[in-house]
Amino acid sequence: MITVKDARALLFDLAPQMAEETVPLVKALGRVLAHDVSAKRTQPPFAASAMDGYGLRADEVSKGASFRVIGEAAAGSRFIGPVALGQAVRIFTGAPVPDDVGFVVIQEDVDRVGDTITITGDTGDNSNIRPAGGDFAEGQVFAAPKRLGPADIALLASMNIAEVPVTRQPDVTLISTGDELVMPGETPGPDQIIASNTFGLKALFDQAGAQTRILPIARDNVASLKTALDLAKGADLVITIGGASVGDHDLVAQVAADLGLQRAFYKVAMRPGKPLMAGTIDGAMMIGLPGNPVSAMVCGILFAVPVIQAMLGLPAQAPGVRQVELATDISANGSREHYMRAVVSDGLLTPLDNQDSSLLSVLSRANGLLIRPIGDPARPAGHMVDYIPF
Ligand SMILES: Nc1nc2c(c(=O)[nH]1)N[C@H]1C(S)=C(S)[C@@H](COP(=O)(O)OP(=O)(O)OC[C@H]3O[C@@H](n4cnc5c(N)ncnc54)[C@H](O)[C@@H]3O)O[C@H]1N2
Ligand code: MOO
Repeated sequence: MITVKDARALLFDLAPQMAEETVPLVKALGRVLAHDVSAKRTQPPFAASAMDGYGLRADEVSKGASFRVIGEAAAGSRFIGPVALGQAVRIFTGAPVPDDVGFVVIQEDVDRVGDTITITGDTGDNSNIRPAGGDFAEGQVFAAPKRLGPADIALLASMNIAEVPVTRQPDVTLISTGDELVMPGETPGPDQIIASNTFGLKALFDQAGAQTRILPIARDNVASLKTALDLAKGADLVITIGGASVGDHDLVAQVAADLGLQRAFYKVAMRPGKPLMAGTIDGAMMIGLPGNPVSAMVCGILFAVPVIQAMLGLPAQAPGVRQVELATDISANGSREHYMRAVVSDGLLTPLDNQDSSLLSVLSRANGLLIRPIGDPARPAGHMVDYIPF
């Protein structure tokens, strides 16, 4: 058995890098920027008014002073001409500020009669003028890699980058295995259950940026597993679920080996998720997840999601860990790293009572995984521990 850390390092070595493609801005949300891009323009491209009011020469601003309004500057149409002493320009938010204007007095601080204005309020020190390039200058670099969120999309649009270079989304193909499984919505026989892992994992992987396909359930026989692995050809990452342990019907390792699996490792010193396997098959990366639903999801969080992120060009790294105080005493851990389903609330972590790896209701209630290192002694309430939030 290898450690979680070593298993993850081996998985990163197997992970293929996705090629680059170009998508329009409206399709770029959640995609990973493939290479640096630079602003095609300066924003704002001119000094712009931040308020609706009157533009004046800066040294003339004082309460009680009067000015003659000689023209108007609006967003999209500038005022052309000089602004002399004693003159003002009606100006609106977003309008280019004329060269001679150094201050915009907001209209609330002004009385206007005909074409004459008088400053009635305390104008303060803020000139209400946004300098040219105050947001960014032409050529400013937007650095890759980065998963693009709504604010990034707005910034790229403002930089006039209409087409965005992103990494291709990996095709992740999921194969559930087991005679006992039927799809959600079907009517199970008396000895059957619903295949849940495929759906939880698809949600997890799609959220991480993959395009996840669910293949028909493979049955616990060699022919069916071979057919499923055949159907998975062309995927960037093939993930099997179940059939990974030592039972007579656990055939994934044997069938994959028959089909040429180059195995990188089998079995990890962790709980849940011990019978995890990985390698390459037909040029594609393959991960064999254990069938117990919580084991499959925990392995998805700890291994498959970081692999998908690395495939997308993001840094190859473990899920983020935070520190929190234990709410209760916990007993000593054994010889496998334990990822305990836990609830973190008000700065305190409580491990959930039943840690059986079949309990999706417990996983669904949890909002984090408490990490117990190998051989960690008993810990009292108040001790600081590491956990992975989700
Ligand atoms: N003698 C031993 N038995 C077991 C060991 C062991 O070391 N020695 N390891 C246990 C551990 S730990 C795990 S985890 C499981 C993993 O077993 P498999 O990967 O072979 O999974 P299956 O036997 O196919 O299924 C286990 C369990 O999960 C259910 N399952 C499977 N696929 C799905 C799915 N897609 N959706 C929902 N539920 C699924 C399946 O019905 C079983 O109940 O082995 C232990 N045994
Ligand atoms: O380690 Mo298994 O993955 O506990 O249930």
